[in-house]
Amino acid sequence: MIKINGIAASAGIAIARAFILEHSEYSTQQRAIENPESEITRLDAALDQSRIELEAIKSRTFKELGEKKAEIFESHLLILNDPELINPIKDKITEESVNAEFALHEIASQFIEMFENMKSAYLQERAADMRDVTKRILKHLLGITELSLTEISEETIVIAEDLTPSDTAQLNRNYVKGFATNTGGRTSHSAIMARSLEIPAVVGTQNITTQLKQGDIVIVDGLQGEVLVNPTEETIAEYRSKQEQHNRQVAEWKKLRDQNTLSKDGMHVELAANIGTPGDVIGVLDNGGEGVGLYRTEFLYMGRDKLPSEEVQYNAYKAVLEKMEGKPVVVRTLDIGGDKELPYMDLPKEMNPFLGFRAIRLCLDQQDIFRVQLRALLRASVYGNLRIMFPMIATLNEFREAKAVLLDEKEKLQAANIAVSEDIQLGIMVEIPSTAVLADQFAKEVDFFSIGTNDLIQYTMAADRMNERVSYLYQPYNPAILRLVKMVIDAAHHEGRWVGMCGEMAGDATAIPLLLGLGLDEFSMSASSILPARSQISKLNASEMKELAGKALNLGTAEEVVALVHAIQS
Ligand SMILES: C=C(OP(=O)(O)O)C(=O)O
Ligand SMILES: [Mg+2]
Repeated sequence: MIKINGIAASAGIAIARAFILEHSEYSTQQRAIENPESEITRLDAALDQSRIELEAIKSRTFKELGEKKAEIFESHLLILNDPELINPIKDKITEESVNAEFALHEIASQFIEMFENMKSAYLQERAADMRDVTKRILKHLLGITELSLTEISEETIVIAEDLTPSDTAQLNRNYVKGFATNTGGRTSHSAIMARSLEIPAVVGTQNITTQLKQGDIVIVDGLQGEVLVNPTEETIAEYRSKQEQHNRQVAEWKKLRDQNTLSKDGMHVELAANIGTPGDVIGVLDNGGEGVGLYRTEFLYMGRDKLPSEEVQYNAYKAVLEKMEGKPVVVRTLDIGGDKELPYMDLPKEMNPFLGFRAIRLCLDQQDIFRVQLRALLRASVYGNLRIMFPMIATLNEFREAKAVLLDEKEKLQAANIAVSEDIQLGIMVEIPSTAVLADQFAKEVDFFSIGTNDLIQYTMAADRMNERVSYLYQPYNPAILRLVKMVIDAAHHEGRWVGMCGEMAGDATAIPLLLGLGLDEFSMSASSILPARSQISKLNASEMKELAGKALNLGTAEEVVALVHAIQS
């Protein structure tokens, strides 16, 4: 048996024989042709065949997965019918007497490169769509008939370099039990589709296609991100029982997707998701998220060679707000620094970057950068329920100053007759101990708090969150942390404000009973933790958890707190 590690892209366990999907060679070599007209007829025929095929995939996707998922094929059809793409291909064939495959490849590559260079998430997707459509047309031009995924008629695990959106849409759920690919990440198209099809998947294994043979028995463990090839009977039995257990749980969680999050005794809390890009919203909705509790905007600034323009930012914020359809969206302003560097800003190296010139400190100093983001946010605010949150606030004056900059930009926009929502809540991250301790004063001025335990723990315990050697000190359940959390919640509630938590602790099954007991209003976590958390909360009595939290606050060590929580769970 061999074990291959990858990225857990879609939860669940699948056991079946491997079907290695091999894509044919798509040659686009230049050839001189004598009759451009017949070449154009050949191109038109390939376009017609592609159109028929796409219409069929679109209507099947619509039936099986709904309108939203079918939209991708609508955009493929738009590309296919776009004169801005097709006319230059035909011109090239006529003017240069070249074959259709070559002309198609040349022109499409120019568009793909252009989209890729624009770097916005939306246009990146357009590049992937363009690649997919080009390949489809080429397939017809070259008369390639690949063994189609739709023809699979026995239970299989599809193994591939990668799966395009149309590959994924063709997977027949009755037979394709899971898939594993060489490339891709949790947010790649294939991973997103796998989650909505609810097919267990592991992506990004790098070389799985070379590690097994057609027909090998494979276990895809989409919970751990592992693939086992030719396992023993014993291992298969072990995984069958894990599979049953998982399936039972999923069925239970599923029922909660469109429900409110209520404790056993009827207390409501909100379960929201942390996101990094507009593309992550699909996962939030699929998992019954009641809002976005933290949109980390840093990702918009990373992976590029200059600051994102106001327009790029506006489009991203607007997309998230629109997709969330009026549910609250907490957008955190730029939190750069610490472990998140921006190479193009060329900031001096620091001895202690986590204690240095970062986040709101940088934004208040380099206001031109901050103001661009605030303008983009304010302009986008009319498209949904926007809440703005400042990171790394250490003093009340920082909050006041940041708020003043925001109000200044708002006034300027309104003076220029640009619509801005009047209902934007303004809050702060509580991730620095000074702010937690002074929460009663902050609570008089902010609309909400969101506790960033990832940093709050490192600053309270003086233990670098990135340093393995001091990780034993990184203790979410330490009563010192619980007391800080309590101070923040009590101070907020005293002033009628709400408190969320967007650090990892909010989705932690051991912490959830305590946080419920301490009175946390909103829990923001990775989307895939939402349904398990909702299920857990539905089995807890908030009044009992209050008692539990009270006891935990008076214990001396993190270990004692864990033992206390586990005692009620067993
Ligand atoms: C959510 C937090 O922010 P980040 O992990 O982005 O620092 C936190 O500090 O808890
Ligand atoms: Mg933080």
